[in-house]
Amino acid sequence: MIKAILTDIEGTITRISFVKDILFPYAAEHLPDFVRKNENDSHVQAQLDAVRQEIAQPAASIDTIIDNLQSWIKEDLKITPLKQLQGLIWQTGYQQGDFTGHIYSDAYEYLQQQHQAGTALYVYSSGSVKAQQLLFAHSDFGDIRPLFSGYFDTKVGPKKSPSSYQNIVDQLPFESHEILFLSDIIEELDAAKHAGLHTLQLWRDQQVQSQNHPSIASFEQFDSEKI
Ligand SMILES: CSCCC(=O)C(=O)COP(=O)(O)O
Ligand SMILES: [Mg+2]
Repeated sequence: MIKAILTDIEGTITRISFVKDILFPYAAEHLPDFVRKNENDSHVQAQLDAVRQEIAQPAASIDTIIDNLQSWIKEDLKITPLKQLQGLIWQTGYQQGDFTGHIYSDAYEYLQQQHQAGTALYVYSSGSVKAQQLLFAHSDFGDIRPLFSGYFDTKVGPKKSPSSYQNIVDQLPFESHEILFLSDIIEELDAAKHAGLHTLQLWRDQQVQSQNHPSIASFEQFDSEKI
């Protein structure tokens, strides 16, 4: 019996184009100024040092760091210090009302129903926990954070590695076979299944439909019997 749901964000409950066409360009535009203005802030400093470590250049200048971060944004690389910095930059955009967090209406209804039915809801996204909470706090449906019991990002490991899902299960009061993982990406579903979780693919937009996991095009098609 499913007692908890662990959901991806982009492509699953949020439109891919909101992330690619709004969030990523906003971060790319504001990143140089943000990094230069905040390089002495301890949290930002820790991310800049993590970039230096990632590129194996312990003395890399701010300009070199910015160049690397910008090319990681272009390539959509899920590198933890980039994702942490993006979350900090998006905060201003949400607070100024430049955009609201997109949530598919069928996803909102599904999450609400599951929450009301007593299923514990958790999030696992490559976006930082801060970015996840900002999107939910400023969502198209208002502040939906009360629906969720916990948040995980790439600090537990990459989303295509089974060990990341094991790390999450170790932190939850549920067994892996009691958890349903939702994602649009087949490799993420494979990794979660390998760790013993149930899986369900959302194949909206341009995603490839899985042959090895149950799949639905919208939560309106959700059928617990088919999990
Ligand atoms: C949490 S909002 C920003 C989404 C993001 O930065 C990202 O990389 C999306 O990754 P996901 O694991 O949600 O597909
Ligand atoms: Mg996704």
